[in-house]
Amino acid sequence: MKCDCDFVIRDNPRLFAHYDNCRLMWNELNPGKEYPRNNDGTIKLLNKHLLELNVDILYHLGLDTQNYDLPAMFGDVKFVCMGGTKYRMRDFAQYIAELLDLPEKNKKLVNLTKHSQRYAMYKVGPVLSVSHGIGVPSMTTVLQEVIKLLAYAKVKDPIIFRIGTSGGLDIPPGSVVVSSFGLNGNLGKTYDIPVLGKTRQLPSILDSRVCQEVHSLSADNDDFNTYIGGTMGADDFYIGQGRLDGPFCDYTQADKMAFLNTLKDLGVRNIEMEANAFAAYTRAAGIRAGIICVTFLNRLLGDQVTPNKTTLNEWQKRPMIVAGRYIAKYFEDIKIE
Ligand SMILES: O=P(O)(O)O[C@H]1O[C@H](CO)[C@@H](O)[C@H]1O
Ligand SMILES: O=c1cc[nH]c(=O)[nH]1
Repeated sequence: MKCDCDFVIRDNPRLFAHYDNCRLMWNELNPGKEYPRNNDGTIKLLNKHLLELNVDILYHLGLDTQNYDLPAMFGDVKFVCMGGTKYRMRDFAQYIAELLDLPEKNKKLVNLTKHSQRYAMYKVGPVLSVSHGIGVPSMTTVLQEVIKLLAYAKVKDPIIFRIGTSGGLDIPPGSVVVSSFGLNGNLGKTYDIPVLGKTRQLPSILDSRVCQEVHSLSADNDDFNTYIGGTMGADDFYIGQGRLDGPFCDYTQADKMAFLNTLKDLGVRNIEMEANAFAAYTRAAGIRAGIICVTFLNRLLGDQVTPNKTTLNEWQKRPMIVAGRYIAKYFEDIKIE
């Protein structure tokens, strides 16, 4: 499909010649639905009720539109990276500050959400690093406030990554998976959310171009393999992921294996707890997004996470390295243009 959206010209023409959230593809996939972006690439919040607010309080971020100059604080953001823990996201911010040689590399990083005490958010140059906790409700709560923050700050054409951990399917532990789609626990490529007593199904589609570009940056001398594949976002770590080692379990090992093999046949490479909702909400906001997770175990061989802390900490850095490469390349290419 030929893309005629403005972003082709405005964004990096070499690396990002076309992407799935362009206006043309949006219109095709969402007939009659307003495109959630303005012509200058800023985010259009499709909620007219917000116009009635004198001040919008981003409660979990500890920020608001009255007491903070959000465009001054965040207007230069290009990438948002999210992941489960506060420590990982602080380490990631530090890593990016060093990788991009930013002034923040020599400063103590400040948690910008400290007033709310729920999450952690660090800003290093054009990169925001935000923790989202475990599971869909925790992740979507902060993601929605981040989307509003990006809109209020007038950020143009942002890209959001989730960098996380997961259980792999038939790939060696320590591998990295770049998600091509999100799958829910009922094997549908949607995030299903009850709204006013009725379940809505939001498509869990990720930007295929971001996915392929991230994957293309895997290096021959990496000591891990990087795969592309679907990612199941389960609503639970134990029975929700077909484990046999939770406090409840009324199915057999054979049932579990049949389920995991079905996932494999559907092209799923890993299981975590946010992918389908993350894909659905970034998609609904018209924001390009990608998910990059390391696998801590091969679920076809077991359920317990057995590597020691040092190994797990080392492996957790792999999605940071992969996302960091993409971010660094983006800014290198911008300089050359
Ligand atoms: O490592 P994070 O990013 O938290 O991701 C994975 O780890 C948590 C479960 O241990 C879930 O949130 C799952 O999605
Ligand atoms: O198996 C795993 C490992 C990490 N995180 C998950 O959600 N599942």
